[in-house]
Amino acid sequence: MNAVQTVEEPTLDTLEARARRRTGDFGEHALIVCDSLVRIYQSEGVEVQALQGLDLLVEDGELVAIVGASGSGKSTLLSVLSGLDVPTAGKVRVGPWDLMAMSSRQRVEYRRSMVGFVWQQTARNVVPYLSGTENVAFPLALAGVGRKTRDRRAAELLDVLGVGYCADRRPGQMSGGEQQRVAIAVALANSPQVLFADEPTGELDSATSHDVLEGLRTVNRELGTTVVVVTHDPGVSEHVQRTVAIRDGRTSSETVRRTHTRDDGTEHVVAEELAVLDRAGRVQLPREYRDALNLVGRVRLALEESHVSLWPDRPMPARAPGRPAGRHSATPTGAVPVVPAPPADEEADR
Ligand SMILES: Nc1ncnc2c1ncn2[C@@H]1O[C@H](COP(=O)(O)OP(=O)(O)OP(=O)(O)O)[C@@H](O)[C@H]1O
Repeated sequence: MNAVQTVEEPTLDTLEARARRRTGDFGEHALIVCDSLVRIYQSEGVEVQALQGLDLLVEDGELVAIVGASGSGKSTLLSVLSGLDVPTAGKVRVGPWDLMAMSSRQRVEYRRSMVGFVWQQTARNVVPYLSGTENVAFPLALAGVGRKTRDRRAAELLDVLGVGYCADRRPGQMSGGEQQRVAIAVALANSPQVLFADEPTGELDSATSHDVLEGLRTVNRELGTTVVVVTHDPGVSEHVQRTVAIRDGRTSSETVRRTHTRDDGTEHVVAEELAVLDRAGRVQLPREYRDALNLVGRVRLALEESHVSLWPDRPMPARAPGRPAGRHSATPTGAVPVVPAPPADEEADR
């Protein structure tokens, strides 16, 4: 005898609960997605972990700066995003392009149509024996664009970057800053959706750097190009909406600039640095915090009403101020609290 199976229709409540549970892919709406990126270099038998599970999302139309100490992994990240290097593990997508799964032909197409580059060394960006106009027109000619259109687009781009007067000059007749602004125009010739700039102000003084960073801001604002700029330049955060700091191959903090309107209607910009919680729940503590409290190895965590506290793992006197509080005190593994909660009156004093 066949067993009769009854298939129940899901109720509206079940369907709603199921829809709420569906979370989607990490960064599915972002233009650039780096998901747990790892890049390990092997050099003379020694392993260097340049990227150690880096997460980064960039939205379409954003202007983002990547900063970090020398050796933190900035250039490695940019090499991966620009399609020059392939990560060891993780996921990386730019627009519709899955950078882990591209053939070499697709890689060439990606670099030609989706992204533009500006490098630190001006000689890598512009051809010394071509004029400003000819430099910008060159990638257009390679793409088969007609003469008239090439010249018009070159003139427009040089104007947008404030270097229209360099149209007939060769790079040797331009300043370093002018060369870099022409380089931005060259990188934008084929209308890429994303512009990557690696230390574009590295060889410039601060006044000229300002002009180049303003050039990036202008193309972001006026042409809608998404811009990711890697830099050591401490002044960069004035020019961008978001500054992402990388430490030891991971994103560690972000500085976000927001415009606030005062009661009298005037506007002011507030920049706030926030730590980044990665997808595994990890936060990097700044070195100065670790040094100040001699935080090494194990630490105690406590979940408070509105925040999480962190203490060194040292025996604490019974009435020491600032010890882990509250009923939620726990080790990072969620084990039983080591230190009992202080009395309520002591808690109120803190
Ligand atoms: N081709 C390579 N072979 C071996 N190790 C490498 C290679 N490229 C980079 N590294 C190492 O990877 C780490 C990250 O380097 P990366 O160049 O990405 O850092 P960075 O933040 O761009 O530094 P800088 O600001 O000095 O350019 C460093 O320890 C570096 O020595």
